[in-house]
Amino acid sequence: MLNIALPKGRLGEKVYAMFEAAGYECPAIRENSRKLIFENAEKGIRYFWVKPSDVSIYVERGAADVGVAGKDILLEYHPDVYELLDLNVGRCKMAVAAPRDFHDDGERTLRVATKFASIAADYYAGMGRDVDFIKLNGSIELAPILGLSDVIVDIVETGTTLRENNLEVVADILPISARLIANKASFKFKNRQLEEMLARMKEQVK
Ligand SMILES: Nc1ncnc2c1ncn2[C@@H]1O[C@H](COP(=O)(O)OP(=O)(O)OP(=O)(O)O)[C@@H](O)[C@H]1O
Ligand SMILES: O=P(O)(O)OC[C@H]1O[C@H](OP(=O)(O)OP(=O)(O)O)[C@H](O)[C@@H]1O
Repeated sequence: MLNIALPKGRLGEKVYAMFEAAGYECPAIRENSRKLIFENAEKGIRYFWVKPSDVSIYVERGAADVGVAGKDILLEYHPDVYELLDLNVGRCKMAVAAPRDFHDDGERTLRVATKFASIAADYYAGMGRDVDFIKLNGSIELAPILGLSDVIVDIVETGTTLRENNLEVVADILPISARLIANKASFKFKNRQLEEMLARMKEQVK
């Protein structure tokens, strides 16, 4: 049995559609329900829905053999997993954004609000700048509007959230997309199944 951790939310449906097209279907998953686990015994697969930022924890600890996580999560938490494939969905970028009228004198301590404290720290590390990181869990765009921070480090996809809150990108940090990841022991002991899954998933990447 292969255990697959799928990210709930905006990535979930796209990612499941790729597994389905690759021959790993489990029709019950498309029924509207609150169930979290779905099995196709004939295909030898079991899916479960996990909070996106938890997928890599399930995979690292072997509760899932494979899963799908955004590159943002992999860079932020550095889970000890194999990154097998860029699925080229969930594309967005990590960027620094600020109010349209923000002027940085380059000298004061810069207050940076973010959900991604480690990515933000890596980005500012080489700049010889005093930075005060403020870790938030959502609605990051509020921080500079309310004077909690000067800038934010956050995900930008369409740019709508920034635009509608009078913010703009001041620097791009990294492109982001969803990655197929695998548990290291599973990759060794279920190698044949995982290599086959990898080959079939590669065919689904557009
Ligand atoms: N507009 C976007 N906002 C956030 N993430 C996006 C966006 N577009 C693509 N992604 C990707 O989708 C992944 C999952 O994002 P989603 O917003 O569904 O989860 P989340 O609510 O941030 O996660 P969690 O609840 O675990 O903190 C992100 O890690 C990122 O790689
Ligand atoms: O460029 P856009 O297409 O507007 O997308 C970017 C927005 O989407 C995400 O927030 P999310 O909806 O996950 O809510 P959150 O505030 O809880 O993080 C992200 O943190 C941005 O706020």
